[in-house]
Amino acid sequence: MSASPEPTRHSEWLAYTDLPTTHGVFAMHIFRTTLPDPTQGFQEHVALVHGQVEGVAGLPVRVHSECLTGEVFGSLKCDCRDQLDLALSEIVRRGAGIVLYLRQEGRGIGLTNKVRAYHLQSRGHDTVDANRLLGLPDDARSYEMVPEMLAHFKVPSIQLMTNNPDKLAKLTALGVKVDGCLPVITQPNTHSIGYIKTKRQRMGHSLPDHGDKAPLASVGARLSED
Ligand SMILES: Nc1nc2c(ncn2[C@@H]2O[C@H](COP(=O)(O)OP(=O)(O)OP(=O)(O)O)[C@@H](O)[C@H]2O)c(=O)[nH]1
Ligand SMILES: [Zn+2]
Repeated sequence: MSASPEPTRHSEWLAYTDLPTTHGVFAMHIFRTTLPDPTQGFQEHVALVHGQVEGVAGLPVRVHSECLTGEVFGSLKCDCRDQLDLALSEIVRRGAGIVLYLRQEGRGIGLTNKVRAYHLQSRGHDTVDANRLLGLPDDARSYEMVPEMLAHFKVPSIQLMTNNPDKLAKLTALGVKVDGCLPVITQPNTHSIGYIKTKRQRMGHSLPDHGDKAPLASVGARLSED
């Protein structure tokens, strides 16, 4: 009788180092995809691990998608950087957890298409319609690398740090055991309020309704009014 074939691996572990950050010390692990993405080639996904995670059930885990504009350039158009900071600091506060930083720029459509979509948004289209006008899906992400990355760290189940029910559904369908969700709510600013409203109204994210006005306490709102 022939042995059953090995399951396809979507990513392979390649390297790690300790990484001191403003939030605390993380171990940074690199996983590279085994097959090239049609538009983005081979991708180097990152796991930022804090504390003892092996065998921990209900571990806080953030599955985060890359956002160059927000996380590197400080763009005020989205909440990605604030969500990343919040996840990292909350994991340190709790003593253990993982951020899986996936190179899924622009909800998986890549940087060039995201910039095209932003250009359309500057002409009045929201984030969903801009993608559709470009002939692209609302959300092109897939998460097949996530169960492999969690298995690498021997994490049996997680508390998923997200407001996005679609992300939860996709991960559960891939066999990730999710014990519950931890919301990752940040303050909108005058530039991000429309995007966040669209996430709530058209993409089903569990987010508070601020109407059309950003809360005055928002850092971004203060910046834009200076
Ligand atoms: N196509 C496109 N992508 C965007 C836009 N704004 C942010 N992004 C990308 O959206 C991704 C983050 O997705 P979000 O919908 O903000 O959040 P999420 O990860 O689905 O949900 P949470 O887990 O609750 O944060 C990142 O890859 C960003 O680069 C936009 O206007 N258009
Ligand atoms: Zn962003």
